[in-house]
Amino acid sequence: MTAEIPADTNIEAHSALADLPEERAAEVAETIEGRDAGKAGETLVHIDHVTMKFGGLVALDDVDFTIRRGEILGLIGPNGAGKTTCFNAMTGVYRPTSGTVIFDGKPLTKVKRNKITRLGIARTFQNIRLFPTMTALENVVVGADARHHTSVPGALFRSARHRREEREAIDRAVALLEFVGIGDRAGDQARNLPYGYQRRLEIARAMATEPKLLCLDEPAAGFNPAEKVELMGLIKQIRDQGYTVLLIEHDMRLVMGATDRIVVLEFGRKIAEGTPEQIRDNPAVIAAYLGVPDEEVDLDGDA
Ligand SMILES: Nc1ncnc2c1ncn2[C@@H]1O[C@H](COP(=O)(O)OP(=O)(O)OP(=O)(O)O)[C@@H](O)[C@H]1O
Repeated sequence: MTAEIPADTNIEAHSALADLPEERAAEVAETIEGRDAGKAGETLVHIDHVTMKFGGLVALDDVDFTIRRGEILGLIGPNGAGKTTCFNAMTGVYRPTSGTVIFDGKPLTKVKRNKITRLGIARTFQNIRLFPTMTALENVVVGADARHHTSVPGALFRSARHRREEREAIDRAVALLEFVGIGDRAGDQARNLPYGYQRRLEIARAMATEPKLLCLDEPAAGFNPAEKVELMGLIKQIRDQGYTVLLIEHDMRLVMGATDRIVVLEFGRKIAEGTPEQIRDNPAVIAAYLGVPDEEVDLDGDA
């Protein structure tokens, strides 16, 4: 299926902003602007020599790399290489056996899972996890709620602060739905949306938490080639709005075309790190993928 994507696909940053009237597009862009806009290049995450063991199995072996603010970092590797484990260590699901994840200057090791969102890390899942009977808008507002500061009594008595936060959350949610291109379906129940819209809704919901780091776990799974290219264009546009993106994606051509840098894992070890061009020509990476029965793994793009 993915072989239909041309090897030299140049994925342009694209979002639905271009389809909105100019004035509204400017409003939407301002409303959704990431908290790290203007800080591009600084270190946001340091995976500091992280080892993760499950019994005798070493899923991550002294893995060390950084994610810089304002970049799209691709995390790739053959099946079982440790990508999801790395992702989970970074989102508080797993605590490393040794080593530390430093996020925004602070170690994550002692942070409880439910505090991760407040710190500024959001994620989407391989299997879509939406609230199916809530509307698209409600799903995104729930995401924004994760950052609210109103106390329970404040919410009960609908304090001025609570009302303002609610208003802002709705405005932001509407803007996010427009940004990802599903503004016209805001009132539909999530379960009634087409699959591709549900994937975009998941991204909008994650963005509603105002994350510094947006972790996308195979966001294009189940898409046809044209939809994949379009989604990668949206991810580039998300970066351009001031977000940092960590992307796990199996489709090599998409990863090559959509990311700024790539980290390659194999058997739990980091075997390469660099720009897509450097990774494409890296002998260790080519060797890691040799014999993998997957048409997507076409580093030269001439299969
Ligand atoms: N909770 C767990 N308990 C035991 N072993 C695990 C656990 N999670 C992952 N593993 C093992 O750790 C290794 C790395 O798995 P991981 O899911 O991180 O790889 P991956 O690169 O994400 O693979 P895939 O591309 O297939 O999703 C595998 O051998 C896997 O079986």
